[in-house]
Amino acid sequence: MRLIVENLACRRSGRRIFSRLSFSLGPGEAMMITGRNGAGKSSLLTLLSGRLKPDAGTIRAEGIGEATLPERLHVVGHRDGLKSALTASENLEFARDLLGHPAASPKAALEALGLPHVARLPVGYLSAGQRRRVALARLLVCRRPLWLLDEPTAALDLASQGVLAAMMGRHRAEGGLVVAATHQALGLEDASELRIEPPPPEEAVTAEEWA
Ligand SMILES: Nc1ncnc2c1ncn2[C@@H]1O[C@H](COP(=O)(O)OP(=O)(O)OP(=O)(O)O)[C@@H](O)[C@H]1O
Repeated sequence: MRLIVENLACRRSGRRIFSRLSFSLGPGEAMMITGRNGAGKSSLLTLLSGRLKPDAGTIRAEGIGEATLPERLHVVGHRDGLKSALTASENLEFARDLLGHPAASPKAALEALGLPHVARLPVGYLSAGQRRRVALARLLVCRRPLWLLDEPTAALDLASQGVLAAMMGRHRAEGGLVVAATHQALGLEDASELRIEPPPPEEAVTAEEWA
């Protein structure tokens, strides 16, 4: 698939966060979104995921047939979205059945993330890094071409960062796309960088815009 973004603008609570962002990403390509705290990295991922409407501009995908863009992407965000009372395995089975590929194996996904020993533990008992790895394992059972990752290395030790880098490399080798908001290097070879800069000053926000 190809992701095409043109002249995108984002406004939150009446304040312009960024404007005029354009980029295109094709099979096997990766892009890092960088910028200071509050620049709008997570907001851009939320726009791409379809959970926030752009203030201006367009987001579209080519090569996805009848599917919609949200059906072809998977987000790993700050909130891991895991169900604490379910085991790691059950969380992955749930994700696979709801969003993923019937042939995907939760067991293999947990092994890929180095977590076979926690498969039967409720996720509520796991450490922050272990939970993050279960959230990343969901990428493997959902098998969607576009990965949207928000600070994916948060809470990961060095070994797990290496596992994630290898996982992203395999995904790209199979034609997948990766867009990652990050403050640190992720081991994404030949990735492009989109740095979000503060917008130029604008006139005071009007009451209508706040409404
Ligand atoms: N749900 C929301 N409603 C209103 N404003 C929001 C919301 N979420 C974020 N914002 C605002 O949008 C701006 C951009 O936030 P965002 O989280 O996208 O930045 P970021 O670049 O990801 O920051 P960080 O590096 O700290 O994670 C901030 O000023 C923030 O206060």
